[in-house]
Amino acid sequence: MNPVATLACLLPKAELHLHIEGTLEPELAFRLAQRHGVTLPWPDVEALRAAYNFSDLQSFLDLYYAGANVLRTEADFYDLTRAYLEHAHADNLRHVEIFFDPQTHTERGVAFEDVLGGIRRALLEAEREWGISFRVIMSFLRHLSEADALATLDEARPYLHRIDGIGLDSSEMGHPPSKFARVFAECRELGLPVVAHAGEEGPPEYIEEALDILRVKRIDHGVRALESDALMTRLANEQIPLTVCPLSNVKLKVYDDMTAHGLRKMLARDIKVTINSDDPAYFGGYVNDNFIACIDALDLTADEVIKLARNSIEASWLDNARRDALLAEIDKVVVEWQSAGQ
Ligand code: HPA
Ligand SMILES: [Zn+2]
Repeated sequence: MNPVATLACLLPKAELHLHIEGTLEPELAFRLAQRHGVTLPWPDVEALRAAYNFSDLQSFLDLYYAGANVLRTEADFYDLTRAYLEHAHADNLRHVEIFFDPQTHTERGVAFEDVLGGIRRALLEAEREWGISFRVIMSFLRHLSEADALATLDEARPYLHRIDGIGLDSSEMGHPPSKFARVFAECRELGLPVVAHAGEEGPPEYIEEALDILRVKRIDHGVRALESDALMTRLANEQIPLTVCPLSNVKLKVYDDMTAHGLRKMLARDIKVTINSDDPAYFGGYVNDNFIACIDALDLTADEVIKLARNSIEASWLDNARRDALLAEIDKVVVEWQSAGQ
């Protein structure tokens, strides 16, 4: 393997942009369908995997919501999250901040308690077993109304001590951040940190709205900032982290191929970018796969890869003590890698 790719795989890292529903591998989807006596609209695993051929965000979301239909019980959410954390552990992730979409499940009659309970049971287990720390981010679906988001926040009130922050995802075009101004204000008043998907398919103005109206401190995706020099300068000056998802961007045709990806240009402008997997079961890989794809296509240097790993820790919501400990672990791995002859 390219020595820079080896380094990327060895480095301790955090993942900050991961939809737990997007970690549903076809094999598990069929196992859960069988568990519940449900028939999926595909004959087998191969046929489902072959359907992962997307033209844009919406074509993916249609499949993603269809797949989520097999997630019904606390045990299903536990199994889903446990399977993701096995990949996280194998990729040397030491901290994860994961989204869940309650509206996708409560609309189908699944209890909020079962969704959050199953996810957290697996996270607590991985923290004990592998030392992976975590945060859980409740995400509102932006294709639904703000009134729906406010109702979801009300439903979440008994569980807010187990929810670490708020996000905004689903179909971006036509659903600007400003649509959710009131519900985000209420979340901020509750003391919850807020993030939002912006500038994945939507224009740079959506990123500005997320910053100025929703007052997010971190942007999910944000790659269309590259179209506005003024916004690029602002993101660098304010050190606003962007949780970039390279394989996702290529799969959803934000870029024609990985060589066209803007990640390296953003690093060169001193923007605090991180590498994440988004929906790894659908987009062809987990965090290390994303690093390797970028290293191969963009010829990232060892220094750039180290910077990306450090950014993932610095952009997280970890307390200072653990943040410093993980940054020190990165330094240690770099020294070992260098003394091994690189
Ligand atoms: O990449 C994404 N964008 C918007 N919504 C989503 N929900 C899951 N993945 C995504
Ligand atoms: Zn996403």
